[in-house]
Amino acid sequence: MSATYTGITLVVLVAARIIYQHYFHPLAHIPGPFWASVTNLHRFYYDYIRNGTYYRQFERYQAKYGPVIRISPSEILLTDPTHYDKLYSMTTDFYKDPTFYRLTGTDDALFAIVRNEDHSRYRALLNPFFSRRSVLEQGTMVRAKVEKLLRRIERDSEKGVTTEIWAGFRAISVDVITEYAFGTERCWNFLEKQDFGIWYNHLARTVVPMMYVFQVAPWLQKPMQAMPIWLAKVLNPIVAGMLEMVEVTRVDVERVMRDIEDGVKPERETIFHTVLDAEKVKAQGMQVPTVQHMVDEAFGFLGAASETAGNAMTICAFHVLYNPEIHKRLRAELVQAFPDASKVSFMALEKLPYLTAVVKEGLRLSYGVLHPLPRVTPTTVEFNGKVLPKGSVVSMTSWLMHRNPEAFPDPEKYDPERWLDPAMAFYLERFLVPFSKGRRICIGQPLAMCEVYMAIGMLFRRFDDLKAIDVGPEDLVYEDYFGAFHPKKARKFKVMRVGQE
Ligand code: HEM
Repeated sequence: MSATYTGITLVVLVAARIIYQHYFHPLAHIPGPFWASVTNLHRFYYDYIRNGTYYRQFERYQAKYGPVIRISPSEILLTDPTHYDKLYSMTTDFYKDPTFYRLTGTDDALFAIVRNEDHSRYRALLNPFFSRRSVLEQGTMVRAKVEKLLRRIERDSEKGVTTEIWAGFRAISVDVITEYAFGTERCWNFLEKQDFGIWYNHLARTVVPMMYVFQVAPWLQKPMQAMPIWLAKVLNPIVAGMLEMVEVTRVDVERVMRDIEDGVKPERETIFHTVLDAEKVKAQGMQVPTVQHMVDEAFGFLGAASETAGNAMTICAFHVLYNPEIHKRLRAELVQAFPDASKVSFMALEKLPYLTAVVKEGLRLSYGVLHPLPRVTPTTVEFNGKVLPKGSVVSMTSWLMHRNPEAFPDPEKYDPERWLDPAMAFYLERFLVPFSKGRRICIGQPLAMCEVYMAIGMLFRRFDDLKAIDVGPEDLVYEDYFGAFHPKKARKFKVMRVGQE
């Protein structure tokens, strides 16, 4: 009898919840799919069960529901590009949605700080470390990493084997960020590994989807992250993988902190030396960070830097090789600009109009972070005639910005031509948001741009006989786990010099 009552009570409670969410919730007036309005399980279905494909529903939703869409019980997706500068500007009062960013498990990291005031203080400390000027000083380091990949392609092609260039590009981004941020002696040197250290990519794509599990079952997050590694290994290899990743990083951070305590002067200051400089930190009115904070930070930087830059290089290089006319034109520009291939430099590459168009179009189709970036509204706001109460969560996505048909007709087409007319390029820039914009714009943008220009410029200046082997555009679609990953079963982007076939 009591089981029956419990059952009935549960059904009534669930029904009441559904009715409330759909008809009486403060966002009930915003159109969107029925199930999205009543439960997070709707997005979980696409995000987790259907392998990170929620973003692929957005164009359909936009056509059906208009520019303001309720994509989960508490989140509104905006599709009108004119709103981008309201959410993501330097002066905006919109702030990162804590419910979402805490799912990353790196609460103290720059990436996840919620309050704009706290973020501005901390970011001011880090900005000089990642400034364009600092990046230019590290141009030789980036060149050396790219050079390693080019030599590897040469060696592989001489042996008649293909090079997994998609993994090589990721190795560039991991080696660059670990050396840039943690110091020369702590570079992970993935470019020297036969498999380009691809375990990191595998681990990341196994671990990050856990965010979506935590989104529907937040009570799981703390116990899972606090679990000892031995127990995690027994219970769940995915969680064990995540914890191992944190431990690897902790060992690195502790080593640097010991060096600082022992007064060991590094060849070059690391991000930890910057953030642990007690005087500077206190001048910003902040506390000197703890080991855990530094681990979060390192973890955040690695995560933010690796797949994003790897994807950008992959998409650019693939499309150049896939389009012989583009390849020919790019190569001609590079040969003319650098008669001596060893003289390629970032500053000179940036000035080349066709390469710049190739890079911009690559950034457009690599999307950066295509997951909607959620922000909380600081006051009551109105978008396209829909009023949202203070404290609502709104988001926009590069997926829709970069495919806006008014700006980019035939948006799937890789077409550097779009960017060649300066006036047109100026107009298109406002839709191009791979790094987001405003106060939370990617701090690594100058470093990432240096990597992409150097990798693409050096690759196509060096080789005129490179070919993509057994891969097509259908293999380079994305699964969105807040980082974008190519499907596990897709063919991988490999190259070989055809002169050597
Ligand atoms: C092509 C490569 C890259 C792309 C497309 C990219 C994209 C982005 C985007 C869209 C954001 C905003 C995320 C949000 O609002 O939630 C972001 C933030 C961030 N990125 Fe990148 N990123 C790239 C490379 C890098 C690199 C190389 C680093 C390392 C230095 C980095 C570190 C960060 C950090 C720390 C943040 C948080 C900034 C803040 O909140 O102040 N990213 N990135």
